[in-house]
Amino acid sequence: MADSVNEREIVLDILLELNRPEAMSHLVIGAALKKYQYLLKHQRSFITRLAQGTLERRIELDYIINQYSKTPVRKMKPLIRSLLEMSVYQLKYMDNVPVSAVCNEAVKLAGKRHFVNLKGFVNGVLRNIARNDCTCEYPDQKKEPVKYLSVRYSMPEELVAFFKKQADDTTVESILAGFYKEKTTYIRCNTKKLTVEELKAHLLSENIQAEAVEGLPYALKITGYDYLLACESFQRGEFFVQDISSMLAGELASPAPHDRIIDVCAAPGGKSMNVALKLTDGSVEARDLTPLKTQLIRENIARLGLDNISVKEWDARVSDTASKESADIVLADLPCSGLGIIGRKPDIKYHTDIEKIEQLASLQREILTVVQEYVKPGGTLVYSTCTISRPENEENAAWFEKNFPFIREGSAKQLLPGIDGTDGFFMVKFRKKL
Ligand SMILES: C[S@@+](CC[C@H](N)C(=O)[O-])C[C@H]1O[C@@H](n2cnc3c(N)ncnc32)[C@H](O)[C@@H]1O
Repeated sequence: MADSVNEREIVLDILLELNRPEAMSHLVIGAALKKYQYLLKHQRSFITRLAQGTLERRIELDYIINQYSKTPVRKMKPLIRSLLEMSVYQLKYMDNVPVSAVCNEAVKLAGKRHFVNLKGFVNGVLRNIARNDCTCEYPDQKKEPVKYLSVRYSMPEELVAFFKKQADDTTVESILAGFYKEKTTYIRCNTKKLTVEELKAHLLSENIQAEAVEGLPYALKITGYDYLLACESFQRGEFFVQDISSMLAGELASPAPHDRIIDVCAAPGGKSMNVALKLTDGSVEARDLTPLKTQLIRENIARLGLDNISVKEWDARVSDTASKESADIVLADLPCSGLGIIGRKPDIKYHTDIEKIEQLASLQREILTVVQEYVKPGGTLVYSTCTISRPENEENAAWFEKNFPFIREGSAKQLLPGIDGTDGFFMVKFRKKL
């Protein structure tokens, strides 16, 4: 069965699906991998790498294609454009794929998908690009620095300019390059079920290598897995996937064993589960907006077998009078622009603009205004986002401190991809005055 499947056609369909503005790359690619679970590991890796890579390099790939095609990419049929993009990605970034295979397969796919009349065009453009080793004239770094970075790192110019307003040029380039660094998978051991050493042994028996993480005794860095969701240790609820940055938010919250915690935007439940594992007889109330989201939390809690988390569907913008001054800790890991996780979810960069960032910053203020009331006097609120954006991060933190009876504990932390070796993440802790 695995032999009759055309991996490139699967990628083409993924890319076409990702043309829908609301489509999210991790969900679309995840759904395809689930559907084609029976494929061999190398076929699945090829699909993931080609789909993810084409999406993340789209601006550069279009820039190259435009220099070799009489028809600009914006005037092409979506299928032909995606087909050329994924083919140029293979030519430029996948060393072990022969040029002939790239061109022949693209031509075959154009025909199969009813563009017989464009087979010659596809062949001509690709052979020409291949003959020239994918070289092209890039924008001048000195004369057009924003455009240069935009093409070099496939980041929309508006976002490059936004990053450049917040950091010096070297830092901006490190962040942009950081999005392309190989992604590391970290997991959080379900220490209520087993020890980290036991988990390591279970993983090894499934051919998954695990290494300790300095400073986080419950965390492991894992490699060598294929489809994690199908692993027995995963299905037995022995761990969940969580980036180091999110684990650090749990460290910052540092709950006492008996604390009552409210996580106001909790789905899929990562931070709730991390802190719940630190409690003895304390508890976590994990809230989110919709039944779909709360269901995700419930599934994760059930898989891990945690009995100290309750789940509630609640709009964080609406005041819950019964919860006033009831929590030792409020976790406010709020909806944000997600610019820190572009490396994992490249669609974010194509769907974000300054207006959206400003709207999110004001939504965060609206939520913070409501949920700060739930903190007991002397209790704490941890505000976090997975973004790199002053309006959502530092500016909101300063605004919060100015407007509510809280004092900042320690300084805020902005983790940066390419510099801190984690996703981009912001966290700050406030203590409510007595
Ligand atoms: C950054 S994610 C939370 C991630 C989660 N804390 C974790 O570690 O797994 C933000 C969440 O906020 C939720 N959300 C958005 N608007 C909300 C609202 N008005 N009330 C409650 N939750 C909301 C989203 O559904 C999303 O699940």
